[in-house]
Amino acid sequence: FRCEQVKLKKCFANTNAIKTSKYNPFTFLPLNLFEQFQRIANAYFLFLLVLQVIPQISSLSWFTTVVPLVLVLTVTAAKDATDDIVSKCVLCTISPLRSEKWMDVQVGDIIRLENNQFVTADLLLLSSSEPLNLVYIETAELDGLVYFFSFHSEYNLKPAVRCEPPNNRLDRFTGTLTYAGQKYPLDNEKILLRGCTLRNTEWCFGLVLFAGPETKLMQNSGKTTFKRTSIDRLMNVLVLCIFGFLAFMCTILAIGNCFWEMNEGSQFMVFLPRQDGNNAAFSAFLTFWSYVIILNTVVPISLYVSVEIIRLGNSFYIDWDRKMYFSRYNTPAEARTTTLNEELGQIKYIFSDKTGTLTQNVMTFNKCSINGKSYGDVYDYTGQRLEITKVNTVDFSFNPLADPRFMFHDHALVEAVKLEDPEVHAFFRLLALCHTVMAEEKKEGELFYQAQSPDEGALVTAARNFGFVFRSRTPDSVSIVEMGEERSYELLAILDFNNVRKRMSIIVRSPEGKLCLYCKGADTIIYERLHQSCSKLMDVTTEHLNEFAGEGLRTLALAYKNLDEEYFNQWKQRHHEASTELDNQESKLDELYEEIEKDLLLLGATAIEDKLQDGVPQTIEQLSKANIKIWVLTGDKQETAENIGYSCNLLREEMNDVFIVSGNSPEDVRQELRSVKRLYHFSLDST
Ligand SMILES: Nc1ncnc2c1ncn2[C@@H]1O[C@H](COP(=O)(O)OP(=O)(O)OP(=O)(O)O)[C@@H](O)[C@H]1O
Ligand SMILES: [Mg+2]
Repeated sequence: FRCEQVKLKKCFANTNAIKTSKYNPFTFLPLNLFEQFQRIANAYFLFLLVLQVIPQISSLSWFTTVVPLVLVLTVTAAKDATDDIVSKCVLCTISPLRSEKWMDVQVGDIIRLENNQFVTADLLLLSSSEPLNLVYIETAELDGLVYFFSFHSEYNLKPAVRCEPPNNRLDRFTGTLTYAGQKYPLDNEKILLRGCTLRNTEWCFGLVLFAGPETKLMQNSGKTTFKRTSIDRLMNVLVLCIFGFLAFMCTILAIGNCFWEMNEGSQFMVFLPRQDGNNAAFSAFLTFWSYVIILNTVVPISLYVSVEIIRLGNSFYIDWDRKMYFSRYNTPAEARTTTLNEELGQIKYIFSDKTGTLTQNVMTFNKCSINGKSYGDVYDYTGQRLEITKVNTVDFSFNPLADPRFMFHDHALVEAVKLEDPEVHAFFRLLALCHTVMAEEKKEGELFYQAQSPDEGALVTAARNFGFVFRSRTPDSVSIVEMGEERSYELLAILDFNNVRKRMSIIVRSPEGKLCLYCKGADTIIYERLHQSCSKLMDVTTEHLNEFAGEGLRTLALAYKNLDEEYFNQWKQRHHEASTELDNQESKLDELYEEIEKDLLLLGATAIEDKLQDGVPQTIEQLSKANIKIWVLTGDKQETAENIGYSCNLLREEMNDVFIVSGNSPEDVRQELRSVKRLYHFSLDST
């Protein structure tokens, strides 16, 4: 790899420095003091201190106030300082083999990253130590999930890059790279975002595209606002009331003093003469301030400190809580802030993801429907469904490449594969070809799959065991072993998955030279794009799909289509033009995809099980007893989602007023909510 400084026009930002901490050593004292004196009590004691230095008023010596005030300020400052020490510094190498602090990295620099290093800017991947320039990254910081992504990149020469302006969309990137007059499309797959960590990859080189506050991660983090808890607010109100009370008492006492001066003051002078005579009003004024000092103990300065200390202790209890310790990943609960603990008890709403949060994210291929026949349930000779646990698992020993951990119980499917049923073969061929899984073969015959989505991993593994083994891929071919025979398919296009399209397709040329498009995706989406000739098969498959979804399984429909060479070449040309375009790239690609993904022929459907995590139903039950409202987000088919809702106690039998809002525009949704409201006479939150 040649390290050359890239001449890139700097349209956006400059250095990678990001301020994640509030203070630095010089600003700490003034800033922190300023913040602390915004608290009423602290400001009050400062004011008191000023009063105490005036000898006419003061009856107490000044240090009676200074000591507690300084104590309070230091304790709080110490706590703030420890909360603030977070930012770390990572070193990386810049061409030509220079070491720099990551905060000095600039747009256009080429960076070398090493395994387990944190990616500190948005990079265009140039090359890596792995075959095909693959990189594995962990994206836990970005989306809270731990999984591996794979990237490939084929550029390793002086490029010029044009790309979209900085934005906060983590799942999208458009740009072009020009080299030697050739334009290459750049997409999300070739970008490493700040916030991920390099894994299983010795090294990689990347070109900095966005740095510092322009990185997608930083564009996503909103302004940090100072959060106040309701106890804070209550304390402020209480302290204000106490002030009112104090002022009231001092006023009464000052008025009393005024009367006393007028009536008795002159006689008192005999006994303790005063130089400036007796001025009742002025004396009352001074008395007022004296009492402000004398009665200072009414204002509980220690209240704030006590609450802070209680919170600190409380956060230790959270960290130490054994019931919140997850031994499998060795993760205890962690209180990231010490100021908001008590709000935990005030939670009203929980927003949760389904896959991987409620469920284990361990997908198993359970059932399928191929050409109108359902596989997966096992029946005895009288037609009774048998308990899966009582049936022998299928023996895959005919296939030396099978994954030994894969289990399946229905022998009929293996029989169908062995009898060379063409639909069954096409079904598994599709599963082996249409995906974005990467294969690793460390030893001959020992395959490991790295899948971005665990569903795909499960499907490819299923195909592998039934004799359609996905073996390896390059940017323009996919090699599979079909029933023992090695075949390489030329990969012509990947029409990638996103959550709007809800489907993915690939276009391949078989070793015999036939062009074919394979598509898998959500059943509703696939059904809209099927050829009329499969309407009968559609009805049967729909029944199977509903059955699968009724058991809470995640379903996908599979379809294919043979393509005409001439049409495809012309389509491919338009596809290339669209993908190197900067504006409207996405909508143009979508149109092209839409055009080619129609008149498909249905093959069947798959059903994948993702079990609930331990204790989920119990937890949800307890939460709903506490009157906490729970929202769960999922992209599953409606029936599957409802079913899982029932199995995790989110929906319960006694809830007979469950209703579905299926509108796609704000107006539709509002309309539907209104009609439901009329029907059930309940009140909707204004949200
Ligand atoms: N790899 C894939 N290939 C084709 N279609 C897919 C793929 N993954 C999901 N789908 C389809 O797209 C739909 C939306 O999936 P998406 O992954 O966006 O949902 P999600 O929000 O991740 O939901 P969940 O958290 O339940 O997985 C799914 O219901 C499924 O039918
Ligand atoms: Mg998903």
